[in-house]
Amino acid sequence: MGKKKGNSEIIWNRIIPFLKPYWHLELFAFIFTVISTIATVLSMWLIKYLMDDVLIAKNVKLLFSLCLSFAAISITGTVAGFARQYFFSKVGQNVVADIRFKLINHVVKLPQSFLINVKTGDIISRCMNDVANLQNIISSSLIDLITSVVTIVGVVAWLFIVDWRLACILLPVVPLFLIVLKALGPKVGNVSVKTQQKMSETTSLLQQAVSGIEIIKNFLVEHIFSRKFHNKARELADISVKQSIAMNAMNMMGWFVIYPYEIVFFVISGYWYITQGKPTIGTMFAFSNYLSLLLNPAATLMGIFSQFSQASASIKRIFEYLDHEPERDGQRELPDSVQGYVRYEGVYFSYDGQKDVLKDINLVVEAGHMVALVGPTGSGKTTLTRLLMRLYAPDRGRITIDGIDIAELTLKSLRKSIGWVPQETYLFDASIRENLLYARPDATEQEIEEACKKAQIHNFIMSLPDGYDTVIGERGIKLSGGERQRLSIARAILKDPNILVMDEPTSELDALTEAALWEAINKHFKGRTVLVVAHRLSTVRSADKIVVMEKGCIVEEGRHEELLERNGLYAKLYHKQFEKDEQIAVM
Ligand SMILES: Nc1ncnc2c1ncn2[C@@H]1O[C@H](COP(=O)(O)OP(=O)(O)OP(=O)(O)O)[C@@H](O)[C@H]1O
Repeated sequence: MGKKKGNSEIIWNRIIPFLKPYWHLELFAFIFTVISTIATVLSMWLIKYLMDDVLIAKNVKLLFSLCLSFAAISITGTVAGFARQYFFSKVGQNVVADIRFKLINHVVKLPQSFLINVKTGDIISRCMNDVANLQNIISSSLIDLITSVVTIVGVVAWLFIVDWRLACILLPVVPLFLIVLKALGPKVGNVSVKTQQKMSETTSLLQQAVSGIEIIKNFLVEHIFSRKFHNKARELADISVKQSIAMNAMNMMGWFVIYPYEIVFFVISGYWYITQGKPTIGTMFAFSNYLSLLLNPAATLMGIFSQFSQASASIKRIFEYLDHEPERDGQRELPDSVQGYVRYEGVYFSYDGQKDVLKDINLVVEAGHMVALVGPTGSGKTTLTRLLMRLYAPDRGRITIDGIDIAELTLKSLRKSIGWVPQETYLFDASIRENLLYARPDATEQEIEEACKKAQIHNFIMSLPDGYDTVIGERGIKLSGGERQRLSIARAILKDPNILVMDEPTSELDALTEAALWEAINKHFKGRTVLVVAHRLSTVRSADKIVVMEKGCIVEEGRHEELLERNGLYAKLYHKQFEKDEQIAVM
């Protein structure tokens, strides 16, 4: 087993690459930190002169010069402190923006097989809460850390210069500090990890409750969610209290180390003054002030290390995603002139690595043909189409387009060539126009309208007060299921791909609109490859080939008439539906 890395090591290894681009800002921040520290050390040393050379010697002239020096040093220190703050904040904000951008950018490139196993709320929590934790660490704790280290180093060096004997009394405080840090740091870290987990579970629950609010209301289960929220909020509160206790305990232990030193210092220096007349009273007072100047950064360091424990938990969570391999991309470009000859060769696939959802799929879709996938629910039709878009990769076998294995293709060129109308329409909370433009950002107004006319949705859009500028709510909630489906088809028409994949594209439309829409689809995509999943078999009677699936296997394929003649599963499904349709018509 490798050596377990400490919190600070984890933080620095991960964060330093992000800090590198801003080295010039950090240099400025460091220079101003040094200036402000020197100003503080010098202003305190003036106390020695005030006591020994002004007060005890009753020298008024020197009093005024000392006051002027004090004012000049203080102003320099304050301005330098302000500049230091400015540069550190700039670094912090830039680094956090970079990390957040990288994380969000990476998450969208993660393979579907990874994403289906993580909760949306967890992703949101990592991108927002965990990155915000990091922001605290970089923006404020980093300033404190560097300031504290520079102050400690500066003060200790100065103490050695002015009185090495007194300085030696203070030195053992450093190893004692380290012992406390090492003992308590991991404990605080563990509690911090648990707090972050609870936070993400709560976000996840909230996210689910908001997106499923209609179902929750319909089933009258508000109380169940309310109870779950209550429990989660309690758990979060409990663990947060534990975290706060652990962090305070760590700070307190620091003070336990530090306070005795004040006593030790006064006893020893007082004894030397009485017996040897040295150090001078001014030096003793100045040293006593330096001691408190040392105590503050030392205590701050304690606090910072407990914050580091929390930040390292967040960093681990952020980098758990960043370290996950993105979707594998190929090298070859699928030409724009793709013919659309699609072939599945001995394809096996399973979502969980155990149960095969697709078994030995061998399927040819001739270029320019329309092929319909039909079969009982759960037989693997949607999965078959997902593999073509490389949302998932086959476990065995391969899929080719125009003879090229799609695993070799760049995802961009592959997905550019394929239009997709999914089973569940996803629309963004934006205007209708913006939603359509996702399919082709450079489409003209005329092209947009043309696509919508073909998708039988133009008249409806024009009847809305804001027309194409109507904002349709999250997931298109302000539209009916059929309207959403037609917009989804309009998007596919606008994209104008060489290969079109549709998953029950018209399931929510009335028979008349459905017939008109199919006519438009057939006309627009004539000569292009179309793969359509259909439950309503009447819509795919004219398909060039109908592929019947059952339990992950292709059990029949042929044209409508051939399959009816064969009197197998397709015929059974078709007659069943036909009877149902007739019954509905009679009613
Ligand atoms: N993301 C997923 N993770 C795990 N299993 C899945 C996932 N999606 C689908 N499945 C399972 O894979 C099998 C095939 O599902 P698929 O959606 O391909 O069937 P389908 O024929 O399209 O069904 P339907 O006609 O109901 O849409 C089902 O048993 C389903 O439970």
